[in-house]
Amino acid sequence: MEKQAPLLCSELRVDRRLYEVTLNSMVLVWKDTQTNKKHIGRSGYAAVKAGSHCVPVCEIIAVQEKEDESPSKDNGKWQKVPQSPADSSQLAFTVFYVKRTRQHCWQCSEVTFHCSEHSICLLWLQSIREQLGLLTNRPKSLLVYINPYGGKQRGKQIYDHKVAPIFSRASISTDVIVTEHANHARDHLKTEADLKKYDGVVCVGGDGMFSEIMHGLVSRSQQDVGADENLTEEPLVPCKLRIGIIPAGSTDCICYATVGSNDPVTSALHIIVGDSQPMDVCSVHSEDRFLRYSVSLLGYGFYGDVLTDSERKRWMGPARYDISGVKTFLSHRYYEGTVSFLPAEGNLGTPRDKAQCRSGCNICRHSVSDKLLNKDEESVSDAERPGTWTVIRGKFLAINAASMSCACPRSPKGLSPSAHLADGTTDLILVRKCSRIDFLRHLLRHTNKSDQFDHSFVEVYRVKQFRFSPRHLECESELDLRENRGSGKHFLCQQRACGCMASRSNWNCDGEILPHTAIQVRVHCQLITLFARGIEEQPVFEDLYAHSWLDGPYVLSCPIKNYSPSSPANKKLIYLTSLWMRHNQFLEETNLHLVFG
Ligand SMILES: CCCCCCCCCCCCC/C=C/[C@@H](O)[C@H](CO)NC(=O)CCCCCCCCCCCCCCC
Ligand SMILES: Nc1ncnc2c1ncn2[C@@H]1O[C@H](COP(=O)(O)OP(=O)(O)OP(=O)(O)O)[C@@H](O)[C@H]1O
Ligand SMILES: [Ca+2]
Repeated sequence: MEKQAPLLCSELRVDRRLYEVTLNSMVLVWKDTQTNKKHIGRSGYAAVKAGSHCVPVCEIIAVQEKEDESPSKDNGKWQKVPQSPADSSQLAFTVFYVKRTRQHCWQCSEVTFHCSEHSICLLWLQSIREQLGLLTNRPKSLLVYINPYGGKQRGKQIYDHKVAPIFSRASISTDVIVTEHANHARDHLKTEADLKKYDGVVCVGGDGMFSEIMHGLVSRSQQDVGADENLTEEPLVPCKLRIGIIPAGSTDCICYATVGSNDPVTSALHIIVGDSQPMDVCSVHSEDRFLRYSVSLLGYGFYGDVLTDSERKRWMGPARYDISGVKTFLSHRYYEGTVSFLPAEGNLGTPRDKAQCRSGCNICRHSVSDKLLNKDEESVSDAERPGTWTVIRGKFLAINAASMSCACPRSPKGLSPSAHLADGTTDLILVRKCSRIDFLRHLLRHTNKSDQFDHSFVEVYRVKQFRFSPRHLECESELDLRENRGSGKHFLCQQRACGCMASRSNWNCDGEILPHTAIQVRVHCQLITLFARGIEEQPVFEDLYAHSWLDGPYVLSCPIKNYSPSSPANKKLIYLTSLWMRHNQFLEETNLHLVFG
């Protein structure tokens, strides 16, 4: 395989040291000319000594001319060198790039290169800009909605101070709308916004604000093709515009589960580099009328009650969920009803396997190809669809459907740690009536490493569709039948006249209360796309990652029989494999070989 030919190579100064700086179509590398020597470590893997830096071109945010600064002869300190009027030319340029910090957070870092001649400086600026111009997935124009009242009411401040400056550095133009009331953003997107002008829509707020944007865009996309959202069997049309989330809410679960953090700068950088993460969307219907879409949690019982109670405490901000959580836990209510579901078939894993959805996830990649192969599958009616419905009747503390992990700061691994972002399924978790102490054990496991599904009273299924019918409605219809048979008297279950103790909860649909309890839910595989890339594997061997783009070939081999995910060599292999899955043509072009077995 051919080595990447450098487009440009010069000796340039960074601070006081001389570096060999190289640019090719993939990376910008600067190596300290005095210390850098490649060596082979004891493990046999190539490594690079300190003093070498490598930034993939796709992670360069911008490049800018800079007035040269040199050490003053008088005091040795660095200061601006006054330019003569005849020579106002610049001798330095600054590259702004993504730097990974702790816990999946990204920062915008910068490095200034000093050149000996103005022409060299211009050549570098022009070459880097040319390479950036080839990255067609980057947005140039964005429509931004800010909820000034989400979370701790800091949305506007976060956008103005942390996000707007880096968007402007990356030359992204924005139209910003600060919302004036709930559903302002949804209705604007649905009916008014001139979407042709934009490459994406950004929401600054929490999950509720994201939900508004998603509803606006999905409904608009269906209107554009004349699709009727009320028809449960109607295949939905995917949205063309990507959505970016700048987290400024109370839970921020969608951002956390797709990026790995709830840091606004990290999210802004994922938008700038033009990342794409497809996502499943559930449609929720009741009696053949469309109610809402959901991407994270659909929860009846415990999470429905927490939300209902917390809505009355909005003034408390994010703490409302903890107060209502404790209150709901103590009330220990259970609900009767019937859950029916269509289990997912094929190689989609199970909710209890340990294969978590990560950047470049194989299961999600295959789901998209399956979707393309079975283009007509979504238009097949329930009756014709292969697979049989499973019916479970019982008393439940909670019925939860997690279309993604629902990881958030409260529960870093989420409600269903192995749920996938874009596999066309949702994980249906049934928590049957149990003692308070058992339920507490189950809840606690959401915050530690223990398996929250490993309880006799918890069942979990990976499904494509499900339905729920609460007992109180079943009683009503039974009574209706009896009434129609001649008693002439209409009993309502809530009045306990039928002798059943059924009570009703509400559905929590991504943080919104649904008006109906009997619902039908269907997952639409990869209906929307976010400016995100999924949670990245931790880059344990960044030096190798950095070096492998330019030098090589490298052969990594892993005896599959000794495979253990925790061994350092295998962590490296897993990381590189995930990179390969994401950028496979990159690695083909460079000289990195992965050998298994
Ligand atoms: C003992 C500690 C147990 C902690 C258990 C924590 C489990 C947390 C699981 C969080 C799952 C979030 C799923 C995301 C849902 C979002 O679409 C939605 C909109 O933002 N958020 C909520 O509905 C907001 C839902 C917020 C739910 C908070 C629940 C807090 C439960 C506290 C129970 C305490 C029992 C203490 C007994 C003494
Ligand atoms: N200007 C506004 N005034 C009042 N409500 C608004 C406004 N703009 C948006 N909203 C509504 O505020 C609700 C909550 O917003 P958001 O999701 O941003 O914060 P949150 O509820 O604190 O966070 P989370 O959803 O992550 O728990 C949303 O459902 C949204 O419809
Ligand atoms: Ca899913």
